[in-house]
Amino acid sequence: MLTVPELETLSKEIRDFLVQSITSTGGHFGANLGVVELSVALHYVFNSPVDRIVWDVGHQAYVHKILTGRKEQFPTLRQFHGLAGFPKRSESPHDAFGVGHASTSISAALGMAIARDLRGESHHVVAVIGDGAMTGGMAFEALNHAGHLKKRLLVILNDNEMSISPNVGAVSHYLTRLRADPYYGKLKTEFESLLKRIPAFGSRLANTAERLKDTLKYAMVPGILFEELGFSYFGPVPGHDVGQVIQLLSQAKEMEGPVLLHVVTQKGKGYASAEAAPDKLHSIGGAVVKPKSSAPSYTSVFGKTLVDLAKKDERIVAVTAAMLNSGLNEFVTEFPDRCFDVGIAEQHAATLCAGLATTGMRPIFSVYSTFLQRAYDQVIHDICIQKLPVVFAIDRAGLVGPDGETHQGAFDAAFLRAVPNLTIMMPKDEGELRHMLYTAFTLSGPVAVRFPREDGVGVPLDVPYETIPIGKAETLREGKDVALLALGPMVAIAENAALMLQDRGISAHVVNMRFVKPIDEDALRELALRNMPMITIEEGTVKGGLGSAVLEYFALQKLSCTVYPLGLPDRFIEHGSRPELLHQVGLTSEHIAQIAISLVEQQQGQKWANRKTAGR
Ligand SMILES: Cc1ncc(C[n+]2csc(CCOP(=O)(O)OP(=O)(O)O)c2C)c(N)n1
Ligand SMILES: CC(=O)[C@@H](O)[C@H](O)COP(=O)(O)O
Ligand SMILES: [Mg+2]
Repeated sequence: MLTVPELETLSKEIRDFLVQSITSTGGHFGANLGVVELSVALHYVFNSPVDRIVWDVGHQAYVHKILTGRKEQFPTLRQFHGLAGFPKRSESPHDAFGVGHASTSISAALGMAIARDLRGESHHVVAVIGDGAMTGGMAFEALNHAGHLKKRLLVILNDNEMSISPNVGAVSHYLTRLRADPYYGKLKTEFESLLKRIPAFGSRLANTAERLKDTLKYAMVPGILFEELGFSYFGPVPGHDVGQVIQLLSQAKEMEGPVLLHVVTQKGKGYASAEAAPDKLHSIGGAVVKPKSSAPSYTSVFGKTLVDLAKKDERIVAVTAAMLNSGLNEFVTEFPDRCFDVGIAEQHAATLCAGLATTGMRPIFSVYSTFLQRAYDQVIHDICIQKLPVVFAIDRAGLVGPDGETHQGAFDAAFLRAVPNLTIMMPKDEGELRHMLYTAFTLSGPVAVRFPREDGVGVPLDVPYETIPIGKAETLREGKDVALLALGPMVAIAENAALMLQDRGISAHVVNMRFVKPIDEDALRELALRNMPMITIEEGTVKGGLGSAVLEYFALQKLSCTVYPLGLPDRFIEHGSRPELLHQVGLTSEHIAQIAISLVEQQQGQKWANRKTAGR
């Protein structure tokens, strides 16, 4: 067993390794520097994988990975076929639960604790959740249930006062008060026994004494919120003092029932610029950064456009679930009273927008595609049934790259397309994104504008807004042999494929589909009548997306034509760079050209066969 000074040395070595390694590969920086001592202490006190350690979000699990035999793989972190950026059950038995999205840890850990007790086993289950993730509704649903069941379960609240941006909300303020509290767990026990000694005589006096006890308890017992939910609260403990953390973890380990240990840490600990600006160094690019494009990112064009539109229309308000970084930093500075960071609470964010929209306001929910998955019922039940004019600005639609399967924006087009009353569009470039956002605010119902985690293509942005006709595609290139029906960033790839096909003597027709819903039925009918084989090209799951929409239309219209639906296959796409992943799934100009050639050859073969049969 290492001594505490030896564990301190180990922590220093790990921190140095993290800095050197993450600045080279890129990855989640501040959160990992903040949990070095906590992770060392956890692995010292608990016996993983027999004891289960469940990380929330999992972006802070690098130290856990290092301590469980994966240090050598760190040069491959978040790269194609390399070490995943989040805990993953298939990667190690020490990764008790796969994760990437916030606020799941207490539910998962409670499930494990229930199973342990049903099976008569005795191991420990520990959930480690950040103060940001603790703002999510799921975390409270799980606390509520755990407090009711009284299962032996340890929840560690890793409180660094930060989500990606500074943490928000009433619970966050409550934690601030707790952090300032001088009381520790043992004092609380002493205090409770003191309360028990307050005598109560006669019914009136007894009532008064009870009320007095309650008042004193609320004023003095630390962590009363968690205590009232059925947890024994310990803390706050200074989270970079490995000796103290070990001591409290060891104490908590011996307790029956649910325990919440409040650990105070600093995001970015030990790296000056990460300590000073933890939001900027939440996640960093590596030393091998891709060459800087001269075009702005879609996210930044979204942010600037929104500020511009909001200057002209004071009904516009912006809502984010803890993702100000997704284009809203400028907006919140310009319009602090019209921007609402609700914490990691996508469901609440969506219904909040619905409420705002009922009053004539024009709310926009800025959300990553993957996190919108959390709010599907709210999209349907609260927004679309009531046809409320909420704009969804869906960032990270399509493959995101290094965050991998938990974060790919693979599904939103498909799951949103199933919902009535919703318009869904995606621009071919950052200029069209401006026009689509402008158009979205002119509509009287719900509308989603999707855009990728990419730089734009470099089109001029200083042009007047245009209204995009709803449900109308844009023909970019006339052709007669094969039609390429593309969406979003796939449009440029399709145009490039058309050039390759031209070199092979094939004339490709290229359409910027613009809309997943409503799709341009007139354009489709015309193409079908021209008897051209078609390829639909989208960076989302083929099942349910644009390709499905096109095929459904032809099937229902009884129009017979050849359609090859190209998009993401029916499996989860792991981490890697966007170009590597696009290549892996066949979303490249070369592959599109190959498919087009074989479709054209098939069609010509068919025509030739038909002619022969007719001539016989
Ligand atoms: C459902 C969901 N929404 C948003 C995010 C994006 N996100 C990742 S980490 C993070 C902040 C988490 O804060 P906290 O739990 O306190 O961890 P810290 O980084 O401070 O250690 C957010 C908002 C997410 N992963 N999941
Ligand atoms: C863990 C998490 O959900 C976020 O930190 C996410 O990794 C950010 O992704 P971007 O780098 O695409 O903003
Ligand atoms: Mg935090």
